[in-house]
Amino acid sequence: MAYVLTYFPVRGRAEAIRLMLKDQGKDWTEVTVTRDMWLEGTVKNSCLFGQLPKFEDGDLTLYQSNAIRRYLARKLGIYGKDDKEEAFIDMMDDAVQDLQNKYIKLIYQEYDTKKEDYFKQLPCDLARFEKILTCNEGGFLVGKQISFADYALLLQLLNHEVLCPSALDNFPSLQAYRDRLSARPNIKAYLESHAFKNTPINGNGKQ
Ligand SMILES: N[C@@H](CCC(=O)N[C@@H](CS(=O)(=O)O)C(=O)NCC(=O)O)C(=O)O
Repeated sequence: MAYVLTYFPVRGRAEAIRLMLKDQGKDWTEVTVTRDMWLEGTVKNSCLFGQLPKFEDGDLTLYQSNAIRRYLARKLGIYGKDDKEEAFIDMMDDAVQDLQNKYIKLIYQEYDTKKEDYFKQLPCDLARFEKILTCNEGGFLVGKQISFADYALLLQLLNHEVLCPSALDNFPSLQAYRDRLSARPNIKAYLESHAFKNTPINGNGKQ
């Protein structure tokens, strides 16, 4: 196993990959691309879609963070126990990506103009995950085992609590979910690590 993750020195779209690997006890080599390296153009031009993250597993090279996460989920056995759970996990992950994309738009395009509007809408979005987690006694988004979608949701919860510290105040199931996943030994160690604590959430310094 020679995993290599190439990305910028931020959480961004790569953090759900890092968290999954850490929780699953897998190591990887992190190749960090600085802003100057990126603007020089050689690395960007070498990327299939001109963007990062890039993930390598031996002679396999993947781009697209969601494809990378699904590839690893299949390899690590965290993609549900059958076709039905797999489909539900895909559905949940797509919903988490919807939330992440709204967050990214706010951070990079609307931080100074639409933050209040975002805060008004956020409880509506979080309430949907609150209901899902309240109804699923397994303790995860789907079934009784963690899946790649759970790492993505946990990160969204953590990132949104930085943006809006009271974000989860009215959502006990989300708070319990956040605490339960964050207490998993490998995740706990990672969240307390220098690497996690000192990596900016986003590339523009806003959070
Ligand atoms: N759909 C892609 C989007 C990747 C993407 O937008 N990457 C950004 C960085 S980030 O949004 O993930 O932080 C990038 O490479 N930006 C540099 C560029 O587009 O030149 C994915 O999920 O991997």
